Amino acid sequence: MNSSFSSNCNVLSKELLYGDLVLIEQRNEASNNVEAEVLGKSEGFKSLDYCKIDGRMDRLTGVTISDVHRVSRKAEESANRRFQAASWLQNIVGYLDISDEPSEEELRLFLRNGLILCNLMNRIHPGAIPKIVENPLALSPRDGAHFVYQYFENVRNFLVAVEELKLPSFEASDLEQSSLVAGSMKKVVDCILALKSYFEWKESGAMGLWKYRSTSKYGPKASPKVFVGLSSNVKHQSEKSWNFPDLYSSINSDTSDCDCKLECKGDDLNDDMSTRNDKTQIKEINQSSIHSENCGLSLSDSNSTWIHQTGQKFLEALQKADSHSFPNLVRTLLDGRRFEELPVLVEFILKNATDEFEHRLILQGEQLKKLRIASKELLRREDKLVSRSKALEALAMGSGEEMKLNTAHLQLVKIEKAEIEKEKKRNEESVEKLLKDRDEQQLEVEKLKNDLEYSIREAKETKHELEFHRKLELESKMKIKELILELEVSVKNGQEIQATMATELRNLKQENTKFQDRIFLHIPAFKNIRAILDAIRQDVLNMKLGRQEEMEALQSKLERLTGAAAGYYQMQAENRALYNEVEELKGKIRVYCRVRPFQSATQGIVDFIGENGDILIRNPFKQERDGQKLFNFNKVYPASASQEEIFLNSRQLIRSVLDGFNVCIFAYGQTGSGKTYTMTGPCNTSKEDWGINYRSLKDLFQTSYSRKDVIHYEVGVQMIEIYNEHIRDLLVTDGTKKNLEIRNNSQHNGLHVPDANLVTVKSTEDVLELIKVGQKNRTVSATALNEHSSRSHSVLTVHIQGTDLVSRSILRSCLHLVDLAGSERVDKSEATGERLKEAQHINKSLSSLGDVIAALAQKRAHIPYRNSKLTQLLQDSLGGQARTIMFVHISQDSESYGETLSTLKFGERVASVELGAACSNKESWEVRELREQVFASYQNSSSSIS
Ligand SMILES: Nc1ncnc2c1ncn2[C@@H]1O[C@H](COP(=O)(O)OP(=O)(O)OP(=O)(O)O)[C@@H](O)[C@H]1O
Repeated sequence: MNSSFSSNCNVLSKELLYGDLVLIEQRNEASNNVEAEVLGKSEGFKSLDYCKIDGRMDRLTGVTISDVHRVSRKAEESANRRFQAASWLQNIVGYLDISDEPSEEELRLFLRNGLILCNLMNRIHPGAIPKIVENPLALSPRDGAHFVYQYFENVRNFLVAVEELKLPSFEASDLEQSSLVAGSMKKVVDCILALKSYFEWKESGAMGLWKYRSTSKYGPKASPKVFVGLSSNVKHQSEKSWNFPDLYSSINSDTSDCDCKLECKGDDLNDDMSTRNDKTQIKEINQSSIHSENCGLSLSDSNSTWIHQTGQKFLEALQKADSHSFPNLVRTLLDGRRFEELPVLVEFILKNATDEFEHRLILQGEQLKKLRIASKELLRREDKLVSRSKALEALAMGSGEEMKLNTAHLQLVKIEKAEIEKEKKRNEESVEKLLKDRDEQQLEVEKLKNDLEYSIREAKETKHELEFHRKLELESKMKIKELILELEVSVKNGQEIQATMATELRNLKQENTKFQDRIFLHIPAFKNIRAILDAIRQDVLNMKLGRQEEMEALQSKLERLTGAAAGYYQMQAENRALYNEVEELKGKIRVYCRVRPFQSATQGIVDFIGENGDILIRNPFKQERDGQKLFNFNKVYPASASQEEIFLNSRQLIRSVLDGFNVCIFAYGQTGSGKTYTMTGPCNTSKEDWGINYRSLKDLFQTSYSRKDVIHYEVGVQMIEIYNEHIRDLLVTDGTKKNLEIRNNSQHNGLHVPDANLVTVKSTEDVLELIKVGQKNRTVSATALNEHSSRSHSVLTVHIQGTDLVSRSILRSCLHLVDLAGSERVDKSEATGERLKEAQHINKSLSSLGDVIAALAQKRAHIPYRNSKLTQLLQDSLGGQARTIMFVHISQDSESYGETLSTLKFGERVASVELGAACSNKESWEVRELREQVFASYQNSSSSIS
C-alpha cells in the first residue's frame, strides 16, 4: 500500500467492489477533498495509481471511469479463469485442499512445489515426467536452497513437457512472485487452461481441429483436409505418437489408399503459433506429391505447379474472404485453367472453402457461448449491485458523513449499473448479430456442400468423357502413324516413278524432235493430199445423201408392199378357212346347243354330251333306257363352257361379214335358258363375261384395222326390237317408242328397217355405249321364271361397207345378232294381263319361225315368211344366201324336261334346213357404176311421171 495514504484511509473490500481492483480513498483534511487511490492488480495497472477525487467520483484525475470498468472487467475475467483452472485441477489430480475460488496468491502457493503440475502432466501424458520429487523436505530438511532446487526440479520438468507439447508456457519464477505483483499467475493459469483444452480434445478422440486461442492442431482422424482435398482418404502415419512436435514438425500420411504423401519439416516453422499452422498447411501442399492412378482424380504437372504457386495465396485469401467475395476469388483462381484440370481444382477449392466456413462457424459458436456466459454474469452482477445499493441506502440512514459517502457510492453504483445495462444491451445485439451471421454461414455451408456434390458428380462425368476422348485420341494417333508410314512408302514409290518418267520423257522429247524434223520435210506433200482427200470426201458425201433419199423412198414403198402382202396373205388364209367351212356347211344352218348351269338343285336330265355334237337326254319320269333320247348338233356346249369358248367357234364365220357375206346368229330357247347371257352377257358385265355381240364387234374392228391398207371399212349399227308384233328402234335417246316398218331389201341402202337409227361406229367403245342404250330401251320384265325376262326379240344389225383400195370395188354386208324372246308355258310362267299378252305374241312369232323352218326343211314352194314380223325381218338370213348360226339353249333341270325336249327338236329341224349357197355381196366398181346409172335414170323417170 502506498505510504502517502494516511492510516485512516477507508479501504473498501476488493471483493465488494471489482474483484482484484482495490479502491482506497481518503479525505484530505487540508483541501477537504476526498482523495482516492486505485490499486489495479490486473493488466493495465502494473503500479499503484494515485488519483484525486474532487468531491465527485466520476471525475477522477488520471483515471477515467471507463478505465475503472475495463480494469474491473479484466480482473473479473482473470479471476474466472483462475477459478476454472483450479476446479479442473481438482477434477484431474484429485481432491486438493483449496477453495473453489482461490486468490492468485492462494493458487501460487498451492502450485509452487510443482508436485501437482507434474502429476497433472503425467495424467495427460502418462510417463511424461518420470521422476517427481514427492517430498523435498525429506531429502535435506536443513538445506533451504536444496528445497528450492527440488521445487525448481519439479517445475522445470513440467515446463519442459509443456514446451514439448508446444503449449503456452510460463517462467518458473512466476510461481515465486509475491502476491503484490499483479497478474503474475496469469501465464500459469493460461498454461493450465491450455492443458485442459488439449486434454479434452485428446479425450474426445482427437477429432477435428483443436484450437486453443491462436494455437490450432489437427487430429489424426480429421486429417488436414485442406491439403488433401485432392484425396479424402489420407491418414496420418501414427495416431499413437500423436504429439505437438510431431504435429508441427511433420505430418506423414499413410499413403496406402491413394499414394499421397504430405510432409513438413519442423525447422521451417515459424515460432508464431497462429501462423505456424497455416504455414504448415501450405508447406504440405507444396511438398505433396499427388498421384492420380489410385485416387481416380489427377493433376497434371502444370496443375501441381499451379497449386505450388497459388495455393498459399488462395488459402490466405480464403481466410480473409467473406461469403460474398468468395465467388470472385474462385473465378480469379480458375481463370485460364485447362478444362480437364477444372474438376480437381474445383474439388480442391470447395473442400477448403467448406473447412474454412466450418471453422468460422465453430469460432462463432464459441464466441456466442462466451457472450452468453458474460451476459449471465452481468445479470448476476446487476442483482448484486441492486442488493448493494439497497444496503448502502440503509447505511445512508446512519450518520451524515457516512451518508454523504454512501450517496457518492450509490451514485457510482447507479452509473455503473447504467453502464452495465448498456453493455448488456450491446451484448444482446451482438449475440443477435452473431446468431444471424451463424445462420447465414450455415446456409452458405449447405450451399457449398451441394455445390461440392454437384461438382464431384460433374467431375466424374467429365473424367469419363475425358477418358473416352483420350482413347479416341490414342486410336487416331495410331491411325495417323499408320497413314504417315503408308504415305512415306507412297512418296518413295512416287519419287521412283517420277524419276523413271523423267527419263522416258527425255527420250520421248528427243524422238519427238526427230519426228517433227521429218514431218516438216513432208508437210507440202501432205497438204496436197489433204486437199484431194477433202474433194473426194465431199463427192462421196453427196453421193451418200442421194443414195439415202432413194433408199428411204424404196423403204417406204417396201413397207407399204409388205403391209399389203401381209394383209393379202392373212385374207387368203382366212378365205381358205372360210372356204373349208362353207364346204362343210353346204348351205345348212349351223346349230349349236348350249346347256345352262343348274338353276335348282334337282336332278339333271342331260346324261351325256359328246365331242361330235351328241347330247343324250333322259326323261325323269321314265325308266332309264326307255326315257333316253339322243340329239345331234354341230356342237354341244356343256354348262361349264366359257363365253370365250362359245365365241371362238363362231369367229371365222362372223369375220366373213368383212368379205361381203351376210351373217346371222340366233339365240333360241325357253325363257330363262341363257339366250341374253350368250348374246350380251350378264348384267354389269366384265370383259371376261362379254357375250357374242361385244366380242364380234371388237373382232371386226381389229380385223378391219389389220386390212386397212387393202380395204377401207365403214361400220354402222342398228338396234331394233319386235315387241308385240311391233318394230321399235332401240337406239332412240328421247324415249319415243315409234312403230317402224320393214321394207324389202331392194332399198338403195339395203336396209330392212330404214327408219331405224343407223349409227356409225369407229371403235369397240362406241359399240359398248350403243348397246348400253339399246339394253336400256329394251322391254324387260320380271316373270315367275326369269327376273329379267326379255319380252321382245332384239336384233342388233351391223352394217358393213368395204372399199377395196386397189380395185375400188365395194362390198356390202350385214351381221344380224338376234336375241329371241323366250318361249314360255303360260301356265308355268303364271303370266296374266300385259305379261300374258306379251307371252302370246312371243309364242306366236316363235311358232311362225317354226313354220318357216318346217317349210324350208321340207322345201315347200311357199314359205310363210309374212306370218310374223320376226320371219319377215329374218327372211334373208333364213332362206337367202346368208350364213346362219342358231344357238339353242336348254335347261338341264328335270322340271324343264318338256321345254328342253321341244327346244332340242326345234333345233334339229333347223339343222336340217338347207340354205342357198352363200355368196358375197361384192360388186366391181364398173357394175356398181352401171347400177347407179340405172337407179338414177329410174328415179328421174319416176319423178317425171309424177
Ligand atoms: N351359261 C350360263 N352361265 C351362267 N349363268 C347363266 C348362263 N345362262 C344363263 N345364265 C343366267 O340365267 C339367268 C337367265 O338368263 P337369260 O336372261 O340370259 O335367259 P333368257 O333365255 O334370255 O331369258 P328370257 O327369254 O326370259 O329373256 C340370268 O341370270 C343369267 O345370268
